[in-house]
Amino acid sequence: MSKKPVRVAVTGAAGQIGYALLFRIASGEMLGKDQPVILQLLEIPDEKAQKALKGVMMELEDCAFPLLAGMEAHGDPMTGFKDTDYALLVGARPRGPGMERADLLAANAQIFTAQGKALNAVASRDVKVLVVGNPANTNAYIAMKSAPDLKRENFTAMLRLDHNRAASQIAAKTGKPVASIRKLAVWGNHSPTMYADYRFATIDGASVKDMINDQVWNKDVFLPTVGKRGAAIIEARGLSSAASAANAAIDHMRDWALGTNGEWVTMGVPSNGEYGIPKDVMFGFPVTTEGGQYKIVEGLPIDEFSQACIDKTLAELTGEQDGVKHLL
Ligand SMILES: NC(=O)c1ccc[n+]([C@@H]2O[C@H](COP(=O)([O-])OP(=O)(O)OC[C@H]3O[C@@H](n4cnc5c(N)ncnc54)[C@H](O)[C@@H]3O)[C@@H](O)[C@H]2O)c1
Ligand SMILES: O=C(O)C[C@H](O)C(=O)O
Repeated sequence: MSKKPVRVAVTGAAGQIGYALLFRIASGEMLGKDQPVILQLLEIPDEKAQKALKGVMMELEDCAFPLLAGMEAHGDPMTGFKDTDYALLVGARPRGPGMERADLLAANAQIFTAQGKALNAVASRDVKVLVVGNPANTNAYIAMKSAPDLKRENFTAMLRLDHNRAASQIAAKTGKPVASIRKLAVWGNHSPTMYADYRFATIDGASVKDMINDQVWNKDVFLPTVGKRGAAIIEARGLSSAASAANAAIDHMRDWALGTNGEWVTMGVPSNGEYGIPKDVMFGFPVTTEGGQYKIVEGLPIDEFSQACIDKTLAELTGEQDGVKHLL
């Protein structure tokens, strides 16, 4: 018997990540080739954005995806998130000319407060939320804090792009297939301060750290390459990453919904105090997932270098969080 359709809300649906994301969700790459979906697409209530969204919907229609059981266009999160089971919050306010970081945080605080409140009011009580729009961790924190009736663990931020970037750099360095890498972790904020950590990683059972055996490469090449990859793509393309970001969003949601069979992936999730990260800070952690739940991998040893990296990204995140507290 065919499955009951689930509702998937996507904000910023007419943007460039939206364009790389929606067709893959509708084709079953995110929730499985047997799972029908109803897309609830949200854009700003602006004539041009809504018109562009209509165009994307025409293209979705023209794909005749067997799993696409319905789609709706919305300009208001209170209708756009109604009964939604999955919410991918992609739309965000980009940094404009002369805009300081505090202005950017404040503009996004408004968006993610409203969206968190709407999720709280109308979404499924088990809605799984992924925030992609930057600053992703802090936006996810704001949405979580604005939705007190929903489970805090159902709000997550996207660190998967950093994780995938780190995996590809390690594959290139070791000459091994990317699919053979296990137990990689990215700690902290989706920003250049994130700490991609291959100390526990293995390839065919062998230690990646021993294989590479080069702390100078780790510190001076690997970490800056992964941390500054977003900026390098903007510099090369004139636009921020879109297809790889959409791909990471698919990976994040798929693994959360369908499980990782014991493999580690990275998700930005609210801390419960693990590794000394204060409660509620939306932090990148290694996790495993099963039955629609994630579990932070605990008990990993943190050496001096790693602790300094974690402290740095945590300081940035708590600074962002403190900067929006008065708005919540
Ligand atoms: N976490 C990550 O790894 C990662 C990676 C790449 C990009 N991003 C971020 O993702 C976001 C989207 O990137 P993009 O390239 O698609 O941008 P884009 O400008 O092409 O599209 C964003 C869309 O969001 C819409 N939007 C803005 N505010 C909205 C709101 N309140 N409700 C609904 N829609 C809204 C805009 O109208 C626009 O169509 C940016 O913030 C970008 O920095 C995050
Ligand atoms: O949009 C950006 O600033 C960069 C993006 O978050 C990325 O990591 O590619």
